[in-house]
Amino acid sequence: MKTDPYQPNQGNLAYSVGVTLDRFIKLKQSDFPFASGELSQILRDIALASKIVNRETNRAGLSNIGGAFGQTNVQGEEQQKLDVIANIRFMRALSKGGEVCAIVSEEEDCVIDLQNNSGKYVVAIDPLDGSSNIDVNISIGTIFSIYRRKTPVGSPITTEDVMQPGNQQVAAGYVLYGSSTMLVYTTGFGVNGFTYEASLGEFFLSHPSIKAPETGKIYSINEGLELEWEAGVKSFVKDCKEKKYQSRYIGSLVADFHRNLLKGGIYLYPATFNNPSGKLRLLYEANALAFIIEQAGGKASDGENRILDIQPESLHQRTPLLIGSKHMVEEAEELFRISESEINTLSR
Ligand SMILES: O=P(O)(O)OC[C@H]1O[C@](O)(COP(=O)(O)O)[C@@H](O)[C@@H]1O
Ligand SMILES: [Mg+2]
Ligand SMILES: [Mg+2]
Repeated sequence: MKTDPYQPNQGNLAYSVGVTLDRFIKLKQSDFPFASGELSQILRDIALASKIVNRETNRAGLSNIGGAFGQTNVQGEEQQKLDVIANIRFMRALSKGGEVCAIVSEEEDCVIDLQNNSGKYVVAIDPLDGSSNIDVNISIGTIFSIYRRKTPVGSPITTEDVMQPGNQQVAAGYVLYGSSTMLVYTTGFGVNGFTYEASLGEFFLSHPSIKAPETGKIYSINEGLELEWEAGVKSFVKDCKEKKYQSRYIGSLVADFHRNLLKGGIYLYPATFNNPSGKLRLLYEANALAFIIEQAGGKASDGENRILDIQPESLHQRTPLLIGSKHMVEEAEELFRISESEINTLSR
């Protein structure tokens, strides 16, 4: 019998390339004996909203949706029009179905309580990631995390429902609006990638069971911040240069993450003297990508702690992020530790 390289589990229809996202979600629902279809519906809603955002992104240069919106978000960042449009599109899609009771968004100061106490799920979302690249036609993305609420259905949502550590995620993913548009997600049973076929309006399975290479030769970090780096970061980047690794930095987290996930590599946005918590947000950037990289065999930490075990304390809290191939993240953590202890020894 001829083996099909793209069908790792012979006979498992779900994994055959070309299966639509819709069908894949339906087939994979059997992973959850008590599934009632609500999580599947949220994934479909996110896919639908991402198709609309994809359309807006593709024609951003033609219509007047490029450029700044003229307001700043809670982080003091200037919002781009597409940040706001994407936020509206995902809010609408997630509030329509009735499965979601609360949303945390980068573009919203507070938790959006959908006043839908029958909703079982909480969604945290970065509607448009890589905003600084929107107007210059460089890949951008969307990042999402899905949690089951902690308080009983029917009761009002509380902080407990929203401030859950990443290890409580039931699903997470991202959409990459690049040379092709892809949706990559996990529900805790591996990572799968789907490519959008705009003429058919469908996502098709193109990257089944993604595994991150255990090591790689790519490092991604904003070297413009070198003067603000701690000793450990400096020694890690020096080590990468001595090993003649390739420096690749797009400035869109989703795009840098996706490349390193497929090719092997590490993305670092460490603490700096001016930003001791780094730049990236725990609830709607780091947690989702950490769930995916771990499901693909990689690793994610803040230099010391596993990202997924960090207990959130505020909605828009930031965290240093080291994420990618397992061995590369471990090497970076080791160098951070050594530098830290050397500094402590010297300061005694
Ligand atoms: O310009 P910097 O400091 O390198 O930061 C780039 C990082 O900031 C981000 O743009 C932050 O995300 P948003 O665009 O969603 O605010 C990441 O996508 C990217 O990796
Ligand atoms: Mg972002
Ligand atoms: Mg954003």
